[in-house]
Amino acid sequence: MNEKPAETILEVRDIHAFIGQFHILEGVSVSVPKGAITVLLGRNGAGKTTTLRSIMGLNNVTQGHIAYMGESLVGRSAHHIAQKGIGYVPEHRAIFKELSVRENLQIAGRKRGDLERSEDFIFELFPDLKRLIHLPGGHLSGGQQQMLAIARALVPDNGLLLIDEPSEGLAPIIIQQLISAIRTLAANKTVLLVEQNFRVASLLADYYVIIDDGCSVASGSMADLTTDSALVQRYLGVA
Ligand SMILES: Nc1ncnc2c1ncn2[C@@H]1O[C@H](COP(=O)(O)OP(=O)(O)OP(=O)(O)O)[C@@H](O)[C@H]1O
Repeated sequence: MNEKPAETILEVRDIHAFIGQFHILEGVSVSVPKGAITVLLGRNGAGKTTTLRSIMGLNNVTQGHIAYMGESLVGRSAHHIAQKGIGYVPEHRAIFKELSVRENLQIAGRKRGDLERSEDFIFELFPDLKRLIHLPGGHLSGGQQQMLAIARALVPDNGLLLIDEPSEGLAPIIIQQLISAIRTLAANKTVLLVEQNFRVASLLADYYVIIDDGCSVASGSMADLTTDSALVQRYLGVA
């Protein structure tokens, strides 16, 4: 029996991007299948964060093509791209430390009533946030702040979440909770993430793309990558 291939929700084709005078991305292609988790892998400084920022319109793309549900995003503002239903969780979480958990969630809404529509799902996913709803964001632990950062991207009705390094700096038990929350939310959303920790990536992702020195060099199913130790060793330097 032939299985129908998943629809591609985001197509990044051969993009180039500069930061100042530096040519950082020199040909990155990423196909993101709808309803799955895709991870960008690669060494420090390879260009993973720059790829997410370029998709989000936060970096200028000078060449190549990005399409979300068939619509071109190149040259569009970050605001326009967010309106299309793409949520971005940046590496350093960027939560408002003086605002309460509820206020952090409220200002993430795009339309009136967004939080009311999404809060049951969010609090089921992250019960801690419900308990801490009145606490300032700055009083949360690192893991709770990461949960709040992801929760904010779930307030509007986003179809695609871009999540940069969700496990960075967190204790193993918290990482376990995050993995399970991201897998649960991926039942309704498509996820593209950057993850340095190969073990976490292999537990989370369905598909991978390796970026090396500003170029995408390999891609496929995560299950295949975990058995290809030569490829893993060559580009990621882990056994
Ligand atoms: N503001 C900047 N000015 C100059 N170079 C930058 C700037 N931001 C990033 N770079 C360079 O761009 C390259 C790609 O960085 P990027 O953050 O995309 O890498 P990464 O793969 O996400 O790695 P990491 O895990 O270390 O964040 C690196 O060489 C980095 O030094």
